[in-house]
Amino acid sequence: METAQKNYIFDFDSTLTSVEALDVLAEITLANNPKKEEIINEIQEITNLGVDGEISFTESLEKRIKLLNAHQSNLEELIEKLRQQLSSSIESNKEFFEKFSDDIYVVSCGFKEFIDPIVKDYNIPSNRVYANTFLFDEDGYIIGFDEENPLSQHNGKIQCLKDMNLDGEIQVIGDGYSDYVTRKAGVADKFFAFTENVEREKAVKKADHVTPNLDEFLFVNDLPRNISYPKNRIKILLLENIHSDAFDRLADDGFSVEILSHSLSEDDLIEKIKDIHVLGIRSKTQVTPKVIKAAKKLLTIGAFCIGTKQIDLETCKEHGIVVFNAPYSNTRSVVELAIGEIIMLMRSVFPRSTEIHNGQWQKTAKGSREVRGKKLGIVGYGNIGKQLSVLAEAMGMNVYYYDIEDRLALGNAQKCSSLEELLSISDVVSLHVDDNAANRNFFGKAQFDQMKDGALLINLARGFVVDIDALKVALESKKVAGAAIDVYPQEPRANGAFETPLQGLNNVILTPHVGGSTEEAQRDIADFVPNKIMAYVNSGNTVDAVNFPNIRLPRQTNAHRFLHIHKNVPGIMAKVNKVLAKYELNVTGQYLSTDSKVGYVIVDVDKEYNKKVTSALKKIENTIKFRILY
Ligand SMILES: NC(=O)c1ccc[n+]([C@@H]2O[C@H](COP(=O)([O-])OP(=O)(O)OC[C@H]3O[C@@H](n4cnc5c(N)ncnc54)[C@H](O)[C@@H]3O)[C@@H](O)[C@H]2O)c1
Ligand SMILES: O=C(O)[C@H](O)COP(=O)(O)O
Repeated sequence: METAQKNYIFDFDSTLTSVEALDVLAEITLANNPKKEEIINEIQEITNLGVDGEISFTESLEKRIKLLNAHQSNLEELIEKLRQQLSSSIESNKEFFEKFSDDIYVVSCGFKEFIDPIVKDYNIPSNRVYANTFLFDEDGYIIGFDEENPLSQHNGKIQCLKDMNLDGEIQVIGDGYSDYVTRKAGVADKFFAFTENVEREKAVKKADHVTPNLDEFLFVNDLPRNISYPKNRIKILLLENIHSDAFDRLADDGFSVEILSHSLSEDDLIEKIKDIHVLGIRSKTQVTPKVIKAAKKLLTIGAFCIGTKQIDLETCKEHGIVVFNAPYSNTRSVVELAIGEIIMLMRSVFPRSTEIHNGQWQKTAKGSREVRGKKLGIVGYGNIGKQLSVLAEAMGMNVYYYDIEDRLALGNAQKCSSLEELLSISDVVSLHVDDNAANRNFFGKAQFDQMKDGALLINLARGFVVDIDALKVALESKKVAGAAIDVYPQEPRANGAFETPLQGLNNVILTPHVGGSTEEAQRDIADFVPNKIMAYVNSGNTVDAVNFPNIRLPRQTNAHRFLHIHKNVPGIMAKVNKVLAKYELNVTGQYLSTDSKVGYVIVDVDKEYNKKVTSALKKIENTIKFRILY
């Protein structure tokens, strides 16, 4: 008959701790040895061979102890160091070790001398620690180990578990093949390959379940745990060549991250997004209502750029999907490109360069002008427009700007009361309006006609803002003497062939939407946006969300946090509170923020609560999304 009793057998090295204890001991004993690195590498190699079962474990142990040349007095320092290097998901789940102390054992091929004091802090007494013991010489040097102990032998864990003769199911959690063999030999019922610190292919291949941390193990066994849903189950998809720092940051926090260099079509995204919890994109990927409808698990979208109009923000909001962007990370990059292009266009540098590429020497001052004293007209005096204003003025340009909103003039910049006014006086017009749909074809024939003869145009904003055919006509007629275009009405999803009517025109700089593509900007974005994503997924914070009520929440310990997103209809909060009262929850904090469409309420409750409350909260009419944290 099946019994409910379960025994949890933990490996020590690289499982309870993030390191191999004998490697740490080597760091201590070899601190002043000139051959330290060499010996440590040798020890690590021998450890791996032993753990993977490539050499007999006894042999691996003997060799390592000899190389270590350790003394009893080194053990105290070792224990202190190991205490600092416990696996983080072990440290964060002390509650499990407290509540299930009677069912937890440590079976390790390490040594009781350092394992006992460490695991004692986790409620595991010495009599439930099965491990080797050192042999010391009379001067206190470690010279060997108790060879009678089965754990000093090849596949010793099998014999050890047999000798333990435990009742009930036996689950082994460890990183090595030497843990798996207990399952193979039939003395353990399940083997969980623990990969938080090291992923050993042989163990992973054979595992009943791969557990990237203890949270996952506790989740599949429905045991008490620090977080309700293991992070490794949260899938993040990063598209469009987002900087690899973003991948590292999110993966280091425990999420499962996939990164693709290109954008996806609507159909491909619909297929892919079904299992995705977090989507990261740049300016190309269109997140349409159809995509959002298919995104049943999607919690948040990170736009790793400034623009967010490629995302249907309202539909996201209606589905409880929070959107973040990086509003300033690439501002400076765009401005520097604009400055460079203003100078290049004024000096006709590109035609001169092309001539030489074509084998022609055409030295001339004709059509080559300084920027000093020229009038720069900035259309859209937002973050980029203002920054450009400051730098252009520093180069001696006279700056004019036009914005549909009231904007404070920086330096000596002068406000124009209409676009016509700005166009009629500017030697260079630089467009920095936002990606609002109302700005579609904002700049066409009428605007080119209003420009000064021979003026220059720069568009680093959005492709749909300028009527490209009208620009072509203006350039061909020399009404406009040159242009720098970085953005196009239609841009390809991936690098490759590209065509625009502007190709081949004189004094026209064409760049492939690289205004924000500097290493500095991309690195900064890869820091900024993941922080926002993690703050939302891990704690519920929506500070700086572009489509959602903003809430900054205090960090919560020893409590559960409910996140309830609902339609903002009369009486809904009363219903939420009625449910909380019905299940007699001890509410330790409640935070609410709303806009005209949605309400976002966060409720912190005591660790102990009636689990039925969660389904009752989900069932409240007009609930959009419900999530539990911790
Ligand atoms: N080429 C690139 O790689 C790149 C990089 C970053 C940003 N951008 C684009 O640059 C543009 C500006 O970015 P930002 O961060 O300065 O945005 P922002 O929102 O800070 O500023 C935009 C300004 O334009 C004004 N505006 C909007 N419509 C206008 C109109 N019709 N006439 C006059 N003013 C108008 C707004 O009031 C606002 O002040 C955006 O379109 C953004 O998508 C492009
Ligand atoms: O919106 C932006 O920040 C720019 O258009 C840059 O977009 P990108 O990240 O796709 O280059």
